[in-house]
Amino acid sequence: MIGRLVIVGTGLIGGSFALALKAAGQVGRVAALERSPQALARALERGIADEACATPEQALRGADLVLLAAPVGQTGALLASLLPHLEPHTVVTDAGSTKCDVVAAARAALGERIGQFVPGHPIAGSEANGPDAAWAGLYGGKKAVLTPLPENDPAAVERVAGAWRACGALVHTLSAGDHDRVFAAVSHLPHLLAYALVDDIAARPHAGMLFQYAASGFRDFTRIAGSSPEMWRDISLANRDALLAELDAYLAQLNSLRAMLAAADGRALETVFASAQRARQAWLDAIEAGSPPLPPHRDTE
Ligand SMILES: NC(=O)c1ccc[n+]([C@@H]2O[C@H](COP(=O)([O-])OP(=O)(O)OC[C@H]3O[C@@H](n4cnc5c(N)ncnc54)[C@H](O)[C@@H]3O)[C@@H](O)[C@H]2O)c1
Ligand SMILES: O=C(O)C(=O)C[C@]1(C(=O)O)C=C[C@@H](O)C=C1
Repeated sequence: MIGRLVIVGTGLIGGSFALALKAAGQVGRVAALERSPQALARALERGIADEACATPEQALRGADLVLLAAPVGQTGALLASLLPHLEPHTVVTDAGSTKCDVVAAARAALGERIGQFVPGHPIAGSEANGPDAAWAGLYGGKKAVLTPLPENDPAAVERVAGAWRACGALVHTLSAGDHDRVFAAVSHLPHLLAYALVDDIAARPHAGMLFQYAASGFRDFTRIAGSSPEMWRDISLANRDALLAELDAYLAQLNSLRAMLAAADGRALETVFASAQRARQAWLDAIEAGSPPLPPHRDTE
């Protein structure tokens, strides 16, 4: 049970966390720190937050748990603004889609108080953003990855893990490095590709005609290009090295497919397509079966 929860950024992710904990009866009072007055007003109207705070000082008084749910590029500045008001018992966590940059920013901002910061990332979301997109069921049956630090007290990690479990999530543990390499491949690269395709089509002289006939295949492939540009700018830059490596691997795959196509090598194309189809089906089956958490481990470096 969390007596006082502070949500910094009451959009899809922060708002859904507050609503899920409220629905589970696991939170007393939710205080909000929000950059946008419109978002703050909607968060109050929707019952995401009980209290709008004008300053970190007001928000942090008596706080048990703080969730940072703003774009990852703001992590350092936000933590620096919280630090002077951070009470000894308060645990701070985040929902950022990248972890190495978040940990580095947290270390720089919090210094010797770093043990109070437990990095996290819910593996659930959508292309919709803002408080109106938030809902209590977002995390049900989904994973929440924690990348705990050597300085974290196990009780602090458990406070964060317990909150995600109360939201219905399955808690996994990864090192920050493993986290960023994995999500570069299966989340950050697909977003870059979707934005690239839509931008490319939109720039063609006959874009209107192309969009007129684009149907469900195009819709499925590009759904995530409807996501927040600010958020994805921050994620792309924060995980730049891993994302560049994934982009290079993908370009090599595209070049290989291009060569097969140029050679009219139908057998080679079908082999790649069949292998991808099998891998996708196995992934869907595993998701439905509920994949178990990996054993916890930390970076060795
Ligand atoms: N959208 C997803 O699918 C998803 C999934 C998992 C994690 N995340 C991560 O969660 C975080 C939030 O994403 P979201 O989808 O909820 O975005 P969102 O746009 O719905 O919400 C972010 C909110 O943060 C507010 N904000 C921005 N800067 C702020 C600041 N300095 N102080 C206070 N409030 C501020 C914005 O006004 C907005 O209301 C991001 O770090 C993102 O990487 C997103
Ligand atoms: O469903 C979507 O729209 C998402 O993009 C969710 C998604 C992803 O699967 O890539 C996006 C970013 C995250 O950090 C976690 C989840």
